[in-house]
Amino acid sequence: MIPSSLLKYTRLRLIILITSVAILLSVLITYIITIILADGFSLITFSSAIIVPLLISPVLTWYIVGLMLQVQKLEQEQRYLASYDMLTKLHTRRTFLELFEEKFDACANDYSCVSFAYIDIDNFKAINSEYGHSGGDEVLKQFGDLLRASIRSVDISGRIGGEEFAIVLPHTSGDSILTVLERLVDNTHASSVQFGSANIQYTISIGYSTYQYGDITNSKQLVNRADQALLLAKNLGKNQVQQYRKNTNSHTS
Ligand SMILES: Nc1nc2c(ncn2[C@@H]2O[C@H](COP(=O)(O)OP(=O)(O)OP(=O)(O)O)[C@@H](O)[C@H]2O)c(=O)[nH]1
Repeated sequence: MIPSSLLKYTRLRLIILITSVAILLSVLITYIITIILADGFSLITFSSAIIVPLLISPVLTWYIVGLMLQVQKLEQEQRYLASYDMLTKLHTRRTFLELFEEKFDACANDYSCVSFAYIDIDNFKAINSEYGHSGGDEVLKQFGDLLRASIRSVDISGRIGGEEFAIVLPHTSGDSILTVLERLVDNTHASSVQFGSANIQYTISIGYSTYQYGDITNSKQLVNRADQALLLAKNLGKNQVQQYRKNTNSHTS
């Protein structure tokens, strides 16, 4: 197999390189054979040692490199499919959580803060019932676009489950995180999704928690706190942001 780093070269370069090597080897092997057989190294033998690889090698190299490029493309597509949700183009749950772990560790190591927010589309079952599954899918897709447009390049976003999303905002806490999340809630409320002749209006609820150095010992605690805050936002009437607070009963109704 040709190493994948070699595929960086153009096909033409590879063909020239491999054909030259094939000709050299062919001449060398033919020469050794003629010595062993005590046969003369005639002009015809020498010519055929050059012509045969010259005819075969370019075609074979072209074909093999083509196959390898196809395999490489398929591998890239598979990696993309495993990392990104096809509907929303956001990270899948698994990739998102892996990236979150990395960010959390980095922030813990440099004594900075990181916020984790759970986002859930409100009354999504009712949206599906009224507009059908494809109407619901259109809402998910357009919310994915809105979410991506609302965060910075250093933030991470993902689709965690059906109508559940999450974002990680490094070095963000206090008023700044609240401003970002409240703006997202307001923009979602103000937006609508065009689906056929219908204009679908929907809202979201957000629960978040911020890690400050020494506050908690692992990333799962931060996720659990955001989850509790989301439950609180749902129980307090949806279409709002709630921050995790100690001793806050998430079952308030
Ligand atoms: N269209 C569509 N629906 C989905 C998808 N994944 C999950 N769902 C639906 O999303 C709905 C989620 O409903 P619930 O978890 O009960 O939540 P809800 O109706 O949003 O209620 P609240 O969370 O309390 O506001 C279920 O009916 C699922 O079938 C998807 O990919 N596309």
